[in-house]
Amino acid sequence: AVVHESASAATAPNYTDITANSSVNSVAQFTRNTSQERWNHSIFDISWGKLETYQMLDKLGDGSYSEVFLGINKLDNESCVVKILQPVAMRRVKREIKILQELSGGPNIVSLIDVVRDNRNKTPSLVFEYVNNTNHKTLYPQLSDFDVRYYILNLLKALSFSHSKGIMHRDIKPYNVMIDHHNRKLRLIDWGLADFYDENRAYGTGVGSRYWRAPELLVGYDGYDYSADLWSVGCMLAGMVFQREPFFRGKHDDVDQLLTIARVLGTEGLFKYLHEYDIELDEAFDHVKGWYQTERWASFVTPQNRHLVSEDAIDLIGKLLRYNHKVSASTKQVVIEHTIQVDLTRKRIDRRLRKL
Ligand SMILES: Brc1nc2nc[nH]c2c(Br)c1Br
Repeated sequence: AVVHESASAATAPNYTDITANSSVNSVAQFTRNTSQERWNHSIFDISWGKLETYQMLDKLGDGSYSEVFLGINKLDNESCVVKILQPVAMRRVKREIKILQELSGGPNIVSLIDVVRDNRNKTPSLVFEYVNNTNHKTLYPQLSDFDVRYYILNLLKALSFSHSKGIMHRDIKPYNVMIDHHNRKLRLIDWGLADFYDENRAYGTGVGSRYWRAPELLVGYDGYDYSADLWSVGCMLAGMVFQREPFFRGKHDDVDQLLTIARVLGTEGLFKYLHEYDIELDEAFDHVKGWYQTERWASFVTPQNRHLVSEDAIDLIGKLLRYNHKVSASTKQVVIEHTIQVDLTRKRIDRRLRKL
């Protein structure tokens, strides 16, 4: 790999080499790389592509530690997405690349095409397949009952694969689920907060995005596992079925987010859960002593969302949105059950279409 690194550094006609254009510089660059790279052991096994292969076009969005652009590969004119990471993200980018490589080829996992580096500022960029995504605020109101089942099933397939590889995504939300509705293609993106699950490890609970964060994260329980992802899927499914996005919209902090959840799931279940896991709510939660009953899911049905509500949608929501993450079904179990529902629905639709 060292030879490879020096070879690419010496031969890659990037901006630094062209302007410097001196052997001393490329040797210095090699030396700097080796000493710097020795520290990032895993960067050794990356064969860096060339940033100038890609032409940046529109900016698509801002990630946690990155800017994301629509790009064109100049060699084959293929569209792509270039995620330029901030230098601070160096440590995390190794983990993100390792996870993307580990999940490469999995169902509905976004494909990492290339890893390039701007030799001027050492900032790495990740190049992904392009997905012609429609913003969820526009798309979700257009989805039929079957579409919602189909896309949730495909999201669960991506998660089931990731969990089977021992990887938690930890930031499931509509912004990280790219959907090309015309081609009925879904891709789970932004594995920047993902991590490998280890039952003996405690994890940071400040991960994810508030509206989709599981109760265990909100109360600071650091022994969480894959089921934190399933809570987030539950929030997405409830948001899509009841046409209320986000479904749990806390106002300003984790306490308020937990209150918003308790208004639906009830406080009885919350205090039972906290007691069971001996989780002490810090003093900030003291005013949570209000009392909320458990709402019936049917109470969220409106004339606008009635066409999306069904027994099995509510059944699946009930399975995913539970305080007690330890009793929530495993991802694989949920996928199997949900697959059956989707297939049955497809058969019902086919039968109806044949009668027309
Ligand atoms: Br990866 C990836 N990140 C994105 N951020 C905004 N749009 C994005 C798309 Br499309 C992809 Br693909």
